[in-house]
Amino acid sequence: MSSLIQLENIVKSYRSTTALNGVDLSVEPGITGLLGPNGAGKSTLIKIILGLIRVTSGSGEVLGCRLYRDGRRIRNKIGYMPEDDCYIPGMSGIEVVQFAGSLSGIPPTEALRRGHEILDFCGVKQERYRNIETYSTGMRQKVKFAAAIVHDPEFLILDEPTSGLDPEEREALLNRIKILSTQNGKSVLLSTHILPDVQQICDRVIILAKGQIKLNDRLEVLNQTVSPTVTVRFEGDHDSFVSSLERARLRATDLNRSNTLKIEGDIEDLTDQVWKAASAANVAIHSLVPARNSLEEIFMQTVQEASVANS
Ligand SMILES: Nc1ncnc2c1ncn2[C@@H]1O[C@H](COP(=O)(O)OP(=O)(O)OP(=O)(O)O)[C@@H](O)[C@H]1O
Repeated sequence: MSSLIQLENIVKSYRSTTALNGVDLSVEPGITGLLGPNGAGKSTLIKIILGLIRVTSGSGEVLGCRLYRDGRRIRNKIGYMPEDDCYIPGMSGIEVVQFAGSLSGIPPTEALRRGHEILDFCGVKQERYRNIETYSTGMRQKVKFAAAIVHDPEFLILDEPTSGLDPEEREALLNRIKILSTQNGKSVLLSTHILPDVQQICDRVIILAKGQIKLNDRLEVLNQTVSPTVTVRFEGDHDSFVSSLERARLRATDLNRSNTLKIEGDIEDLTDQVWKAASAANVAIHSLVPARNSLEEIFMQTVQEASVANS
């Protein structure tokens, strides 16, 4: 499968801050989630892909164009929905979307026609004629989304598109993204720190933390359930407990916390067996929590590592 975006050893420094530190990245067709805690470098990466800022070092191609040098061509091929609001005060919703179309070179009448079509798709009704400053957050997000797709780009970059939306609006927006991908063949880079958004619609996931790619894989691979696993915090003799677990054919791994074990076993009644092993070893269990799936685990770990590094 040919990559839509290919970046090699990208470094981006802002004076004393290194925002991206040796990023090698390929983005394949489909919907890709870009996950990362605050300050991970997601916005910097997006600006580099769009050709809005220069890299300190490294090279790459975006949709067959050279990074930065072909910035204008790249931006014509990409629909970008920024995280922050960006509209001209005094305009109505339809004017905002028409204006976005005109900026991409679509003649005004055609931009107006497409604007109406896209706002229908986005569920904006008569409110489209109202001044955008009177809109709710959800309505502004819809118009921002419409403005990003009005020129029918082949690739969409959506920065925190569901932020501030209520559950119903969030569901509707995620559905629209999915439709654009499955029925209209668009590829999407969805930047977010909301894990369930990625789990709901993405084909692939990239995790960025502290300016480095920690993971780039297909979601179905990451979601494959491994053996049933629980995390157990206990009080009592560690070695007796581990021996007792081994006698019950359960695998125990020490986590980097005192008296906490990750316990795996290919059996359905894992929890019962752990309680029995604890009782046999005269150990008291403080907590027994089913393990998260691997994506959640990896994401939590990267967030924790990043927050430890920043504290
Ligand atoms: N123009 C700038 N000048 C100086 N430092 C910057 C600039 N832009 C970003 N940074 C720093 O670079 C690092 C990465 O920032 P970036 O905005 O790319 O992260 P992010 O993952 O998008 O975070 P968030 O989710 O909070 O927006 C941060 O430490 C940030 O403070």
